[in-house]
Amino acid sequence: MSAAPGQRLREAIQAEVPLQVAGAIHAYSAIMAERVGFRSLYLSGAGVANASFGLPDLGMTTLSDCLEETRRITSVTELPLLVDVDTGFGGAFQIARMMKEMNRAGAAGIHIEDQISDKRCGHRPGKTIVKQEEMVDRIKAAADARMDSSFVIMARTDAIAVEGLQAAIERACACVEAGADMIFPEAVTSLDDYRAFANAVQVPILANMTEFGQTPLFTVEELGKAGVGLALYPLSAFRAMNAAALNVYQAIRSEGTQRNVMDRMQTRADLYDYLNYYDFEKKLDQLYGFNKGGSSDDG
Ligand SMILES: C[C@](O)(C(=O)O)[C@H](CC(=O)O)C(=O)O
Ligand SMILES: [Mg+2]
Repeated sequence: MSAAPGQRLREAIQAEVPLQVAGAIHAYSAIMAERVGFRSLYLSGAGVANASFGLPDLGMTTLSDCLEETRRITSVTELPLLVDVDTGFGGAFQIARMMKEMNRAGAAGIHIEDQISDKRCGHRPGKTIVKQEEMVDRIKAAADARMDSSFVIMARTDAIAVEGLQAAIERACACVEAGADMIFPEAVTSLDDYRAFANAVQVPILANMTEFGQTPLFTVEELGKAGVGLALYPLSAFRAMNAAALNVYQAIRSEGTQRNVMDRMQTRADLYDYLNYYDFEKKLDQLYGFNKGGSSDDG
């Protein structure tokens, strides 16, 4: 039997420095990311809200919404999955429920942040954070509810933009004290600031390489030298899919055909390859015989 998902995430962090964590907004993306060679995956809270519900990333999704996507991804890949659970979806008992359900759903770990429940994207202005004690309570509640000791609790702090670097580092240290295994400093603006976090907390830290935000797009080499343990690309593929999809919709609508945008599309053969479609079809033939329903002429 393979190791617990949390253990696999911890091993991946040892094996690859910094560990590249690929955002997969749904199960099929997870399959492609795995095939490309990533060793770990991420389910973005913004991704669940935007892609699955057509909603902005403003704390409008629930634990159930995230669990459903988590289960879909963990059912198609063995790669460890880190899940964004926003602010934990409630108080201590709700955080405990979240921990248990995420463990059951096959997640390797979660990150929980210190914004108020009316949260915003970490790269937007106007964020409000809870007091340090309240954030520490969230981490305590999560640690207390842990079902598997390897399950990763990552504390995200949005405090840099609100209270400054030193206060954010202090918070991060308090979270580690309370049981956080890793730290996600949000909206960091320089490699020196990552270095300062890494030196202070002495646990793996995650760098969020989300595009069009506050953080420059540092390379893995740069991040590695700054002491970063995980490099996250939460929505990169999603943004690319959206641009391609929009382009295709516009072309079909304006040109009356998709002929000029075929090069933007994954072919049927590639799609089926990633899905192992042919193996499934072969199985069907073995079970029930080829063309059991009659000739294709029957419709
Ligand atoms: C990482 C993040 O929390 C997410 O939900 O993916 C977002 C990403 C983004 O909006 O670009 C965040 O950084 O708040
Ligand atoms: Mg998020």
